[in-house]
Amino acid sequence: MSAQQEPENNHHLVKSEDQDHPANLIPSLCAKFWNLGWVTGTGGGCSIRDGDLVYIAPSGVQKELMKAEDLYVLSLQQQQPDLKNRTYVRSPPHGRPSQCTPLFLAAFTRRGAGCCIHTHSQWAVLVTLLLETQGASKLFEINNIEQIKGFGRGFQKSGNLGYHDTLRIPVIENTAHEEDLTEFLEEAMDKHPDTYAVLVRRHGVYVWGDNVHKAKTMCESLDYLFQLAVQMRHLGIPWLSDIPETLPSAKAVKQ
Ligand SMILES: CSC[C@@H](O)[C@@H](O)C(=O)COP(=O)(O)O
Ligand SMILES: [Zn+2]
Repeated sequence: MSAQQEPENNHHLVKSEDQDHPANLIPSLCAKFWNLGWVTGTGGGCSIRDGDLVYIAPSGVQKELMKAEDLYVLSLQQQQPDLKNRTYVRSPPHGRPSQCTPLFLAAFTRRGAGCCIHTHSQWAVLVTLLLETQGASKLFEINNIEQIKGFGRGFQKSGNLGYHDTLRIPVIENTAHEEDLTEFLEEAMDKHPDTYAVLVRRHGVYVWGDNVHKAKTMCESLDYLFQLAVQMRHLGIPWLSDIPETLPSAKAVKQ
């Protein structure tokens, strides 16, 4: 992967007083995610697309400590169609871009996402381990939990899932190198076109959304559901339940 630099290195792309500018948002979000245990020990991260420009963190750095000037910027238009041999319109003087870059790009180019978050949350990892005990199941499914309503219905669909809907998150196997996950993530996207997340066994989760707000909301909702699912399994409560959509009202039950 090459990280070619423009002569002037386009430093202005990561310099803004606006706290909502992607170059400021990525460091501030990662600092918050670190407190949730999502990006500890340099693992995990976050990328934002603003139109044609994609903002990417450096690889192997403490994500909660990075600054706007540490970020790479890539123009989607300037890439080869296969998105390999990537070139950058802005690079910091040292280091290399995140190994998660091709996975983030899959969310931006295949789903039109505006933000993609990768966490190493222990709850996500535990869910994949629990599924592993069920014949290496490739799908996490849960229903009848209020927080499911935090999820969009799917790609190019409006509205959110309802309380009685089943949330399904595909699981892919981990690979020795992050980049090698890309083809499996893309396969999972093709097989589950409406999903906004893909779990990576014994590794973590990728979550994307149309914008930062939606990606963050779904990532938080998912982490809540993963944590709940682990506790439910501990208590012997199944993740899928058969609650009818029309329960008798409390008044009718009383009579
Ligand atoms: C703790 S190392 C984790 C990495 O191998 C990878 O899984 C990861 O999530 C972060 O990669 P990075 O290249 O530092 O952005
Ligand atoms: Zn990772």
